Amino acid sequence: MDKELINSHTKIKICGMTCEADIKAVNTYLPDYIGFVLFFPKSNRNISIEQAEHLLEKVDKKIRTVAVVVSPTTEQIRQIEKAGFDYIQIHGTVTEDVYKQCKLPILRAFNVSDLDKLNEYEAKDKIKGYVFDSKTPGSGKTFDWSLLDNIRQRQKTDASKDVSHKKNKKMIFLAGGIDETNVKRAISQVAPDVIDLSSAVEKTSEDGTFHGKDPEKIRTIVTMVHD
Ligand SMILES: O=C(O)c1ccccc1N[C@@H]1O[C@H](COP(=O)(O)O)[C@@H](O)[C@H]1O
Repeated sequence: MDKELINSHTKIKICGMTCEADIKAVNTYLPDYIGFVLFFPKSNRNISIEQAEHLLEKVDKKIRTVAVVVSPTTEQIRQIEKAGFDYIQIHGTVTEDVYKQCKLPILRAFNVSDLDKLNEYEAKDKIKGYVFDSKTPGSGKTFDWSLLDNIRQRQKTDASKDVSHKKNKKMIFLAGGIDETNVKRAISQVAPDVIDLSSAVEKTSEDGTFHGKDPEKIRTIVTMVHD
């Protein structure tokens, strides 16, 4: 473990807000970022843009809000900007048109199979961060964090170079199956700027029915990251 890479102010993003009870829980425990899955009906966390607009009005101003989308269209980008999000997190494809039109800071998501595409994004100013996730986003599954060793090391080397490198430094979000049993190891091994999770703070009954977020689980993990 490289001590210099350890970020002593690790932040946390809780993803998959679906209802007012979720917003009440995050307003109480204050993670740094929260995510809303949009335009992706395959996810049981998917909500409409109208629902998101309604929930956004209730979010504590200390929390940054992230619209989470997969291969968005330019029209979806327009609706997301109008709704008043702080960031957009893009999985899947980012077309040239989407990149050009987007005015929000972008968090570019990668799954383990496409890490080689990272170089494409290094010089792109609107990309403010990378989200490293497992193969299926939101599945609660982890991946081999050692795949990120070179990326973290390169960031550190670039940041010590010139002003343009520093300006282009991307935030690192680590996602994929992080929970209270592995979060401390994730922070010491990967030293992400932000720990990003969803599944670990949810209530699911034995028959697999989804019941949204569990406030007590949110409290536990936010405290573990911020302490
Ligand atoms: O949560 C989803 O259903 C989802 C759908 C489409 C794109 C991203 C999605 N979630 C992202 O997955 C991680 C959290 O993963 P985990 O549940 O903790 O394993 C986070 O980045 C979400 O934004």
